[in-house]
Amino acid sequence: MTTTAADHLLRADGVTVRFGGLTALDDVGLQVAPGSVVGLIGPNGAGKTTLFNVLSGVLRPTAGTITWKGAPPPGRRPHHLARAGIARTFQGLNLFPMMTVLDNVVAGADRLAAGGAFSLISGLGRHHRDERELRARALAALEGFGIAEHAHRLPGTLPYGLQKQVALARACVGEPELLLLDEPASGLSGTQIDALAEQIRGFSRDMAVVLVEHHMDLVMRVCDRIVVLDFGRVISTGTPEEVQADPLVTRAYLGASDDAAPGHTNGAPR
Ligand SMILES: Nc1ncnc2c1ncn2[C@@H]1O[C@H](COP(=O)(O)OP(=O)(O)OP(=O)(O)O)[C@@H](O)[C@H]1O
Repeated sequence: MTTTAADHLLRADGVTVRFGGLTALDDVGLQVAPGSVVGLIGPNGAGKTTLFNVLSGVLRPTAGTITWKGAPPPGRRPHHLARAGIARTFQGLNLFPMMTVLDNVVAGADRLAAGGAFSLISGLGRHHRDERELRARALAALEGFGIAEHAHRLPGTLPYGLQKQVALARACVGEPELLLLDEPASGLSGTQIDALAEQIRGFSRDMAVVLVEHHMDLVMRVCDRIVVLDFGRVISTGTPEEVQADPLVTRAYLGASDDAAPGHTNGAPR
């Protein structure tokens, strides 16, 4: 089957990023189809975070293009991307510590608010109907994640696993078409990772997901396609089975520690 630009929500073509004399990404291409889960893996220093930062608009590539639904992204600031339907989570959670769980999630609903969610939270430019609707949506999102009972607590008073759920609820409440997840399994227990795998597969009913993750078992369970980076280049792309069978991938991980390799729970493909 031939594919067209319209088949992909997000495309990266020829993306190169240089930091001084270091080439962190070299001519990288990637496509994300609607409703698919795409994993970005590779040994330490391979360029995963750099690519994630380019895709999420944090970093402008030295060369190459990103297209969103066949056109240039509508802006590079996070709120431009959020309004276009691209949401992300952060390795460090990035929750607002002095705002309640509910207000944190309302902040994620920005693209649904006429005046912006911050105007609602701050009371500046407040629209009562918007406020009611957004709070109801945020509460529904918290219910969907099973954490509504914590709506009025500060995030820092919750266990880490629940804080991660708040961050996910904040990313999902704006009903994005693409969710970028930065190491969502880090710091979680095995049981929590099992639950996360179910959630990610559930997300893909409504949105595409791009996942940077060291936890190989999770990547292999949830991804439709995997892009493997090594020294800034794409060395393999395919289904989890294809990537695990690719000798280039095995070789790339040979220099990595055992538990960083994809056949291992926390590392490289088998
Ligand atoms: N801001 C920066 N300035 C200079 N070099 C950088 C910068 N960010 C990343 N690098 C370098 O670019 C390369 C790719 O780094 P990146 O963090 O993207 O890799 P990674 O695959 O995410 O690694 P890890 O799995 O260890 O997080 C590395 O050599 C890193 O040292």
